[in-house]
Amino acid sequence: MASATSAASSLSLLPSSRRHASSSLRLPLSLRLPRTHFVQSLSLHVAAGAARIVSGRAQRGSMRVVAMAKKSVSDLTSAELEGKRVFVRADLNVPLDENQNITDDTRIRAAVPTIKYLISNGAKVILSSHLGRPKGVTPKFSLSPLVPRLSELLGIKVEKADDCVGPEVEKLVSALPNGSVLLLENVRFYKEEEKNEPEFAKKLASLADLYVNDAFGTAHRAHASTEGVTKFLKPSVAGFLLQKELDYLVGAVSSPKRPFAAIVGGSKVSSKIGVIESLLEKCDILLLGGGMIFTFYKAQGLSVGSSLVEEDKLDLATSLMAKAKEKGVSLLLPTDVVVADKFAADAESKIVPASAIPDGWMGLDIGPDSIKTFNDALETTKTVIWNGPMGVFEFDQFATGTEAVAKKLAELSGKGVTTIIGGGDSVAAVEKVGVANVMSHISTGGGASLELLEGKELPGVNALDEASVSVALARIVILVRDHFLQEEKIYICKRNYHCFVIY
Ligand SMILES: Nc1ncnc2c1ncn2[C@@H]1O[C@H](COP(=O)(O)OP(=O)(O)OP(=O)(O)O)[C@@H](O)[C@H]1O
Ligand SMILES: O=C(O)[C@H](O)COP(=O)(O)O
Repeated sequence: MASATSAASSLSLLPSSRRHASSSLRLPLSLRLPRTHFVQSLSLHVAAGAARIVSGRAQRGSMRVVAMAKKSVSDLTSAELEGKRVFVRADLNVPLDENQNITDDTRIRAAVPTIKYLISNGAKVILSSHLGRPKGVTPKFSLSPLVPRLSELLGIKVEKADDCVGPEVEKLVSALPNGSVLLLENVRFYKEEEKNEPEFAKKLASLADLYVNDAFGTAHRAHASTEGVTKFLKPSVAGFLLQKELDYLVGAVSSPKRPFAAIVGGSKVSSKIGVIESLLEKCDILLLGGGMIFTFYKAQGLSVGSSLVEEDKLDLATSLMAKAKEKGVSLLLPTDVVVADKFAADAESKIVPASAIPDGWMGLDIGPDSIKTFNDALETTKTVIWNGPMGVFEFDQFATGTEAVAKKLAELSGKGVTTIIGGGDSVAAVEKVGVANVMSHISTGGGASLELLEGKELPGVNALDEASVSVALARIVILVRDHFLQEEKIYICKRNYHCFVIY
């Protein structure tokens, strides 16, 4: 926690441009709106051509976020919803077992607040989703198995159509009473969905009066039900889940409470290049784990035994380390690793320094010293984002590092640190440890959250209506205010952590 004194003294360590930004740009008191207002209404969405806001670290010229407030379902009044047919695109792409039982209902639960809000305001909800990647009509990808759980969570009987367009569906829609829900069949049973064919989008849109996109997990796809329909339905607005995902993954990351740490793991550096490069522009501390660390070790001339290495990414690893140095980001690599004699759950294992991986052994987890150093570094933070496991957590004996991170983030969440988890495997690890409910935000999007963190635009978001100028301005004022309040509190912790020789 930064005391006033430590904040003041550490401010002197800041580059002059940042000191200037911190001390001379103060918002008038009249613009200091309550934080609760910020939390409730801030919805920042990456959108081309929108207002540019200098965010995060003011000294970084390139560190600008293009942000725009999108119209939200909460901007619609009862009068605008009562009796209206609302096309809701959700991402109900949940895992099913061989008996068609739902094995994880997170995405269904996440879709509930928007649907409840709409039905409680008298709307008729036409609910659409994909499931899997079917090629044509495929019974095992039907949305029928979702109906009982949806009905249970919503507290009403959800009707189900056998198709998603056509006369039978139109008949069902016209019979809907106010406050009801009709679930359409898997929209990907039509190839036109993924091709975003305008005629198909028009058919979907013809079922409804207005559009709500709550499918964050599919917002990186420009499909007929996520992007095409917006050309035919007005208004087209964001649902609560989509809004929350954007608030955390764009809002909290582009204007974080600092110090801001990013933890990136997973198997390969090649699949996380975009995320690492983007986070290097924003974070104060970057912790790396998982299979990718061995490419970094090798790039520094260390022996890595038979660990996973991407030989063609050695130069990239070197340039990422150089970039971290140039940006003043503390890049921490594990100092010790758990090595195994084979890639198997029952492998023989031992802990060795990262600089002494024996020939024939492969690193499958981070070691206890690294866990301690990572925990100490995380202790200083106010915002943490985590993507990718620290080791092969599918094997119990190599799950310790990943579980330690999950537990540490749970502990920090309890102390008011903003903790954001993205990526299927890290979310699975958090759930395995049983701490998912204490994190600030668990993303329902795999590919979508990665693309957002890489700074890419999401077509499903771009297509939505923009918030009115007054709402957008209020949100921008609050963001700027929040940014400068954070800048005032910045203190440098990262110089205290040199977990591994990077500089
Ligand atoms: N040291 C290691 N060697 C080999 N594989 C590893 C190592 N550490 C982690 N992994 C593997 O990395 C995989 C997860 O990587 P990935 O990049 O896909 O993570 P993610 O982004 O959280 O998940 P998703 O891709 O599902 O969103 C896991 O299967 C894990 O076993
Ligand atoms: O599970 C997901 O990531 C989303 O539902 C998107 O699915 P897709 O990768 O098949 O488009």
